[in-house]
Amino acid sequence: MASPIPFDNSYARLPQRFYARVPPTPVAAPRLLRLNRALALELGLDPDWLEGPEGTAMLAGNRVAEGSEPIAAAYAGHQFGQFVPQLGDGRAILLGEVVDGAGRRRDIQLKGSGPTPFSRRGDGRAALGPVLREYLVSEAMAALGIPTTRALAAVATGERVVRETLLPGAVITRVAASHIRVGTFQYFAARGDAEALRALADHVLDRHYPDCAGSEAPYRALLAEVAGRQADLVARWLLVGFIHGVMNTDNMSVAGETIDYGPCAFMDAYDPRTVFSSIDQRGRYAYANQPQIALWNLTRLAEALLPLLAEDETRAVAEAEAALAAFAPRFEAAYRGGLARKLGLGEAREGDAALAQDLLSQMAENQADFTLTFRNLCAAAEESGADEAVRSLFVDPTAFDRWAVRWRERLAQDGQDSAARAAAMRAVNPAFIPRNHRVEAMIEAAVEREDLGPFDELLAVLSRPYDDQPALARYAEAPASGGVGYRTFCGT
Ligand SMILES: Nc1ncnc2c1ncn2[C@@H]1O[C@H](COP(=O)(O)OP(=O)(O)OP(=O)(O)O)[C@@H](O)[C@H]1O
Repeated sequence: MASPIPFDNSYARLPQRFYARVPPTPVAAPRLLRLNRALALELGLDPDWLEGPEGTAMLAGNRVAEGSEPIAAAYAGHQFGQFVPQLGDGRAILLGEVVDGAGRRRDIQLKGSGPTPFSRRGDGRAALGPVLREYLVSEAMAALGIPTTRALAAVATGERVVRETLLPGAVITRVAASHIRVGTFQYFAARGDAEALRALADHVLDRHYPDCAGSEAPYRALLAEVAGRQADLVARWLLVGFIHGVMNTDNMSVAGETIDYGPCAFMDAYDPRTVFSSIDQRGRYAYANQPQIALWNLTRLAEALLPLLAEDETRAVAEAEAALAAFAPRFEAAYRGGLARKLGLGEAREGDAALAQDLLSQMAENQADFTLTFRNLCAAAEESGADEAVRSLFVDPTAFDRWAVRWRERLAQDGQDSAARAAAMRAVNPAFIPRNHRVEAMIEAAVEREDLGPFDELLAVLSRPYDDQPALARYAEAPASGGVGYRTFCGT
């Protein structure tokens, strides 16, 4: 089939043991549900072609477009702390890479496109609900300015998948800087395949970290930079109340993007111990644990890279430790700096971290909604008459009042124009996040009634998260329950 997609596949240069060549399995009755036209254009693809019969056939996995060399990648991973030597793309197939308008190389991958040699007992398929959730939440994250995989399309398969019940099936087309994970390195390290490790590290240096490639110790620089990007990423998650839910090493991209939107969720009422995933019974991946888990995962990456860091093992460990030391300061700077911006504080001063921490402590004690507290603080920074919208979020509103006195004293030290400050705060404190109750209602409408209206409306609101959208203000509201007790199930 002729295709206007200029595939340019760099992985084809990697040895065959990195992947299995496998085409997607055709589906019974493909129907394009949604195409992300803006993303298609960003990638230099023709959205009209993608929406047409040939494009839809490709996005469903029913036809392999010219230039596409479909593969399923091998990887391993620590899942909830336990090492699994072989995972791999069990229901995802990489169609190929394209170079976008900005010169960045991007993967185009189908998820839910049929079995592969890595499927183990799985069917290789995805259900419509999780596909729409991944589409919506990943696009919301992108609009929030957080590095993430993107969603190019969702296609209904016309087939049912067997989960607890029979559910409509779908395929999502995911776009990523790459799909190389910490677990990809672990796969080869576990097999003692130093040659493959080096080829993979060189590939990642070339693709994602060209600045490190020229350094004196490129693999150490690579590890430090992966750690730095991960530190930035997790700080940004915390600053919007995002809980990834399943931070296994196979779900950590070495490119620093958020990947795998299975059991993720956004916090409503602030509580750092929040866990949403029903499979995370010990709270390993709770909101506040995410930085330390990221570092734990990076330590597993460091272990995998040891043979490349130095011949002598003691020296290799010292090199790894030196590289991992990049994580903590980078995280602290990103998180503290981000909190200061959320509070409208100017140049850092002593006491800023304590001021921010005290607000968070009061929010936790008073079950204040995370997103609304910070958003409503923007107006309060402009005029104290707007305090009511913040204080009313606290079980004990006087807890906010006491804190606000200290906050205003601190703001006065900056001497910044209050309208400019409020505008700057609105640019970092979103009004709209994908609220769990809205996401669930959207999925229910799509699955039970084939109604994608709520999906479209929610996606439109979330594409402008920092703008006040008065007509759609209901999407900013917290659920009546405060979100307590909400549980997600692993995306299937
Ligand atoms: N229905 C399925 N059929 C086959 N393999 C599956 C299925 N569901 C999950 N897997 C595999 O189980 C492993 C863990 O699944 P997990 O839910 O973390 O990943 P995923 O959502 O399928 O993919 P990704 O991490 O690429 O977003 C992966 O190797 C995945 O390919």
